[in-house]
Amino acid sequence: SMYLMNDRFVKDDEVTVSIEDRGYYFGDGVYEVIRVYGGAMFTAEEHIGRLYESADKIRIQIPYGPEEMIGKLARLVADNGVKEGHVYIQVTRGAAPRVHQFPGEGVAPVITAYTKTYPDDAPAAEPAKLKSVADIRWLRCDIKSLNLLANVMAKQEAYDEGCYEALLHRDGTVTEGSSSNMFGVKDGVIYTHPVSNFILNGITRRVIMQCCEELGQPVNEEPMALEAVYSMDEFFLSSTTNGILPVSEIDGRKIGDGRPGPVTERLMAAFETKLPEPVAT
Ligand SMILES: Cc1ncc(COP(=O)(O)O)c(CN[C@@H]2CONC2=O)c1O
Repeated sequence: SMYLMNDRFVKDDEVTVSIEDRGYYFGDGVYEVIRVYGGAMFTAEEHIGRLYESADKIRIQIPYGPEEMIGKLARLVADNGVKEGHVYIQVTRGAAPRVHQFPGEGVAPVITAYTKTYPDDAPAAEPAKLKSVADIRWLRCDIKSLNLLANVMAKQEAYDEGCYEALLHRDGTVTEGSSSNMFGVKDGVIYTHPVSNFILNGITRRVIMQCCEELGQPVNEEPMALEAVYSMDEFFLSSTTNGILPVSEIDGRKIGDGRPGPVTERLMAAFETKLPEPVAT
């Protein structure tokens, strides 16, 4: 496969990252994951727009523009022949001797990207089990940064209990998952945390909100109390890699009858209509 290294496409054996890369020892960088359906990137503009927003928020200047970035990723997808998969891209503040303050002007950000192709026979995702976990992250969860240790620890806490994702809650209200946004449905109304510094403004979440608008599906962008999730009629999560994933159980307690509910299914069908046309090869 090919990899993107700054503005060059390199083979597997040429891809190297400096031991002094600030992404390596500080997590000092930002990233995006862009899904590929039928060889076409999905919502690439939104993802790359957010990448530049995240970079701006931590004062990293990416050395070329969003259009050029998207063009390079499209080429990577084509060169690697990706049909169903995703592109991972990250930008760090660059390689320099380890000091906390920013490196001097002469140090350029380091951009790396690679693609992943999903196995053909990947089984359809099972409805997910969640485990509630305290959200102990910092107060800038709107920045899609490489600082994912709290997310990693939360995800592992869920896995330790045989669950797929952590349901994060802060001060008694549900924020999001360790790598997903969270939605509850009660009496036909969808509840989800409002866009704020406490959650990532997910791209899939934005597509869902667009679908709800078109369907006339009521949405209350207000945080759910943790206690309230157990009596939701339906629950689902959203992320680039999973799209919309129904939730069957939270903390061992079944949600509804454990199967995807009518609002969730209607939304999954609407989401499908937004996917890109396959790229002819
Ligand atoms: C903390 C967090 N919240 C929400 C989301 C959902 O956002 P998107 O709809 O934009 O994907 C992600 C996605 N995390 C990426 C997406 O897939 N894998 C990841 O690590 C995330 O890491």
